[in-house]
Amino acid sequence: MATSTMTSQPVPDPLSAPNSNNTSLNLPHSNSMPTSTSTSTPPNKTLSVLEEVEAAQDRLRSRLAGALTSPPPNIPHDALPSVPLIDIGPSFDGTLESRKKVASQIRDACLTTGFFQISNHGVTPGAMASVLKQAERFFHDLAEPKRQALHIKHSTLFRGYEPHDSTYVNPDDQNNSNDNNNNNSNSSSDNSSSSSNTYDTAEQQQQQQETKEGFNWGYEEALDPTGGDGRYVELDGSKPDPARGHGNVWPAEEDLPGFKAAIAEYYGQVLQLARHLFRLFALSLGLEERYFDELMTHPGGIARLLYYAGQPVIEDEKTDRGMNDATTTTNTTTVTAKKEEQEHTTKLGLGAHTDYECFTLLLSSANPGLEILFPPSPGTAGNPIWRPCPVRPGTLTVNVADFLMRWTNGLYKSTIHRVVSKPGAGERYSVPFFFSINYDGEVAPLPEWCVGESHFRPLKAGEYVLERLRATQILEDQEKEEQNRTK
Ligand SMILES: O=C(O)CCC(=O)C(=O)O
Ligand SMILES: [Fe+2]
Repeated sequence: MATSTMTSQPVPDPLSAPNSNNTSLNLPHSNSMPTSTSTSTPPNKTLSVLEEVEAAQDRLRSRLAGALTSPPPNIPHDALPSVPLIDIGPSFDGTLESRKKVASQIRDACLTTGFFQISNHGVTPGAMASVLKQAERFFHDLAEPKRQALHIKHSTLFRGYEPHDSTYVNPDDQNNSNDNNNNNSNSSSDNSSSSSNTYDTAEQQQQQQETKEGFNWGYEEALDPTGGDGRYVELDGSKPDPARGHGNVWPAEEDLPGFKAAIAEYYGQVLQLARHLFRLFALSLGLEERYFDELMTHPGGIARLLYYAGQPVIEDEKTDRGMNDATTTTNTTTVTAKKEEQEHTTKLGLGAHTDYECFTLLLSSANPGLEILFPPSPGTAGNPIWRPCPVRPGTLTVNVADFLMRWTNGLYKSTIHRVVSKPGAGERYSVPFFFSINYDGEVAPLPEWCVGESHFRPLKAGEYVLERLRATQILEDQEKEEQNRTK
């Protein structure tokens, strides 16, 4: 789930230690498996979860520094980083060899982009179409008071309806984009999104709110096609208890007939896919295929429906885009003014963040908006760069999240991403599913030959995710206070 930025003193970041960046690991290439590794860096296992959370926020901030929002001039498109497409169909054919081949492609993606898309994944087109339809119904057809009755504030576990005014854009992303656009004001007409607003007044500050609206739910044995093992616990290790604000909340059946059934169908399929993928992840790390199995018998799996409102078209935009391409006949002043207007009208749907759990499986509607912050590469003159995530109908997008990055000692990359809505963008719906191992699973370090000597102390998955979610809430409260002060 999305993070915001905490204001805190930097704390030592275990993931910035030399071997976490994959440089000293002598990593294998496709079709080969990990070799042994050693590190001269003493492991830093002393950080509390809270300190780790702060380190993660600092890391986010420093990774945003200097990010480009459009490619440097004269860079061919194929020199820019992109999201690989992996056909995982062969991983279902019953042979270990086929699964290993797919696993090795997953490994390559996790070591580099941290993002990949999968085709032939087995989630049915009907279930995907239907869950996206439910998103549309929830945000458009369910009466506002009925949505408000499901407000996330009534839940101790972040379940229910999240209106657009309940979360805020990461301010580092804003500032960063601003600097960057100045640096690149003459660059190519590929007008990658920009969130280049700075807000000096309370009124402008209002615009920092993310445009997204959400509806969140989590794992229930009734949603698990295996029926679970009867030992599911919540993030804090307790048993689900509606009296304590635990558990899922749903619209009444008569208000949205079929809503819960469609969600359950999609959730069940995607949960089973996540278990399958996690076995492939085990293989990708050179571990025995069933290595993680006992940690996913009652897994944490928060999911949500997201809605990003469309943005109005700016008049004459089409004409100006044409002019932009035909540079010889361009009235530069008009085009620049229009470009700025577009940039200022681009809304951040969801600010720059990394996800918290092991990995995320994302389904989205056809309208683009997701952007990925690719790490520096030769094609980007050594700067990180925001690039749109391709829209490939029928695929699901997978990204490594922070818990898995931590577990793999920084080997697998949890990549920053955000959602933007440009002028003329239609509505976007998406359904992220955040896959975590059992929240009460004690996570011992992975073998040293696999990821090096761990920089992290063992902890429970729920403990980590809960602290990350709470940090977002703390920040939101702080920002609300700040807004009230400036009003
Ligand atoms: O809506 C999207 O495309 C991305 C959502 C996302 O990144 C998140 O919910 O963490
Ligand atoms: Fe995300």
